[in-house]
Amino acid sequence: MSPEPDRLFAQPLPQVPDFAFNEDVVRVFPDMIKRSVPGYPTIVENLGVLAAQFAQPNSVLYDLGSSLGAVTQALRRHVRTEACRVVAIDNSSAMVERCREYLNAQDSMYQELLPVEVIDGDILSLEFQPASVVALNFTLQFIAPEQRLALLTRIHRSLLPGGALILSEKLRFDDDQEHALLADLHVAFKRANGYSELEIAQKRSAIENVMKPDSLEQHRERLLAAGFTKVVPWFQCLNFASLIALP
Ligand SMILES: Nc1ncnc2c1ncn2[C@@H]1O[C@H](C[S@+](CC[C@H]([NH3+])C(=O)[O-])CC(=O)[O-])[C@@H](O)[C@H]1O
Ligand SMILES: O=C(O)C(=O)Cc1ccccc1
Repeated sequence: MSPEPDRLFAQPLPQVPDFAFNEDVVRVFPDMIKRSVPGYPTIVENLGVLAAQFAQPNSVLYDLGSSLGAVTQALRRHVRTEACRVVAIDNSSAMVERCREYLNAQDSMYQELLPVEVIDGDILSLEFQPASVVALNFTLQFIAPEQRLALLTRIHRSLLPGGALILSEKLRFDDDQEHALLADLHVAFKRANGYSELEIAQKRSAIENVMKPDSLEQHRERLLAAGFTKVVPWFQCLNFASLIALP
């Protein structure tokens, strides 16, 4: 189960299919996300540090759109609170299967880790339990825009006082110049990580129909509309950011 380098878009494709979290993506995912998302390792590790400040006994810590469980692993490295558990959920069966293998490997290396349940399912139909931490790490951008407010409203209802939602997303910018500058710098980041112009172009066309980023202002307004009282950006690297939203 050792991860492979991402060469999924290296050869010219007659027609670039819409991006899907299938077995091909699972095989290269750790390499792909690290080389594509500026700040990803910093966000994941510090998400664990942040979560440790909000975690409460007898509550759930959710990792929504968990992919291979990088956030779940960080939660288990950092959170020392008694009687809480992690629920990771993803609707890609290929991701879930590999995620369970990685978490079993973590279990066999460390003692006294938080218990974790990995659900193969849709976060839009999840029955939330009382939660102290909810992580949406680069997942909301893949949810249909018209479903996003309802999901955040349900998350808000599940959060205990003193808990937090941590939301990481790719951003778009209303100012055309700001948008173009940060988009160009993101391309430079990918180039510096060894992606060719062809890989960058084909990946862009694969994700354009399935991943719809919002602006920081849209996120803030929607989070307030969902019932959150405070929205605090804690990290930004180029056009990728992470926010803390308080219930
Ligand atoms: N409706 C849905 N229900 C459940 N899962 C979903 C849904 N829609 C998309 N997903 C899942 O959300 C994940 C998004 S990746 C998250 C990275 C991870 N958080 C990480 O920190 O490594 C982000 C990226 O690849 O840029 C995929 O695994 C999808 O299957
Ligand atoms: O690659 C990109 O341009 C992205 O915006 C991030 C990304 C990372 C992994 C899967 C899909 C999108």
